[in-house]
Order: sequence, then C-alpha cells, then structure tokens
Amino acid sequence: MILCIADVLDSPTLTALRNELATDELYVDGRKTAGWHAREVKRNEQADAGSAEVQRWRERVGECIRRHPLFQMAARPARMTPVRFSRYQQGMHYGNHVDDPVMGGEQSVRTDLSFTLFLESPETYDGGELVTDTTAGEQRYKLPAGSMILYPSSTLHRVEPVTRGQRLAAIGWVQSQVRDPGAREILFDLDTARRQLFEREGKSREFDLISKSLANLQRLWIEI
Ligand SMILES: O=C(O)CCC(=O)C(=O)O
Ligand SMILES: [Fe+2]
Repeated sequence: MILCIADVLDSPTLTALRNELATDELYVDGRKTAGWHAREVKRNEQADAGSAEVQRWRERVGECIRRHPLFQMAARPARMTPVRFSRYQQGMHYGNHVDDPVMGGEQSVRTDLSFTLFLESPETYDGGELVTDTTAGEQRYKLPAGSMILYPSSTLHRVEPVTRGQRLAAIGWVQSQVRDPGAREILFDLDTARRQLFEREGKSREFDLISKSLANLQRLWIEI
C-alpha cells in the first residue's frame, strides 16, 4: 500500500525549517550514507549531523510524523530511524535502488516502510519526482510542501534529476509492529471503515463488532 498524507507540517513550520536548511555549510555528500550499490547512483546532499539546531529540527519533524493519526494507522510504527534532510540541486538525482533492509542509528530498524516528506512547493523546482518502479509500471510523486508519501521499502524507486530550483525533503524509515504488508492493510481498512461508520451512526452494534475484530487481529499480528 502506498499512501499520501497531507498537512504533516504547517506553513509557518515549513518556512522556519526551510530558513534553517538554507545554509550550504550544513550539507555533506549523500554518498556517505548509501550502501555500496546505491552509492553508484546517488547524487544528492544531506544535512544529517549539522548543528544542534538542525538536530532539534530532525527530532521535531520526526515527532510530527510519528504523531500524525493517518501515519499511525497506516504504518503502526514500532521504531523509526532519525529523520534525514536531503537536498537535490540542479542536476542532482538518485537512480533506481532498493533501500537497505536494516538501517543503523542508535537502534537498528528493519525497514518495512520508507517515507518522503516534501519541503518545497512543487512550482519552485522542475524534476525531482519520486518514482516507484513496480511490476504494474511506474508511479511518479511530487507532492505539495508539507505532504508525505509512505511506501513499502521493498519497492524499487528513484528520484528524477532536478532541472530547475532545488528539491528539499525529509526522509526516513519505519519498522512496523505489523511486519506483513497485507495484514497491515487489513488493519488500516478495518480502522478506516469503523471510523466512517462511527461518524455516520455513532457507537452502533456493528461498530463494536468491527472494533472487537480489529483489536483481536492486532493481538494476532502485532509484534512488540
Ligand atoms: O528523497 C526521496 O524521495 C527518496 C530518497 C531515497 O530514495 C533514499 O534516500 O533512499
Ligand atoms: Fe531510497
């Protein structure tokens, strides 16, 4: 399941964050954190370590993502990597690759889900689409600033070359409490359906039975 989540960051937060990330000195070559095969195709910059202020922003953005109700429902996060800020200036890109199955940090994270939170308005740059390359064909994503795409880390994907302006994004990886993507989607669908039912009819007998099933499926499938 691939999900786009709107309004993860509001406009004043985005403006403040873009100001913070406007300094060239913050960035290092993105190849530093790529696995040996991805390094071949990775041409971007990252503000990973940076100043104490950047560090605070990484935590703050991570919290905004973690707290988002739709992210909670879709990802069921057990662990997350620290958020990484990446910048693609004109000519930069990240060719087709698959993300490493385990990411380091203080804690290892099995990468079940990857996310990209777009930080620049799409009109301000050309190119820079995130492209997922699946057996069903390619899908291209270039979302409004503050919106995020959540996709299975098992997907082959790339970032198209930026041909004007710059692409700024916050990216990261999630280990889910529900390892199986099919099971995760069933929980997401049931939770969505019961919330819609509740909005329409309040706390009905049907709502209670779906809630019971949802809770019992979680007992079967959740690993903590
Ligand atoms: O910036 C993006 O949208 C994705 C970046 C990416 O694929 C990665 O860092 O592994
Ligand atoms: Fe990737």
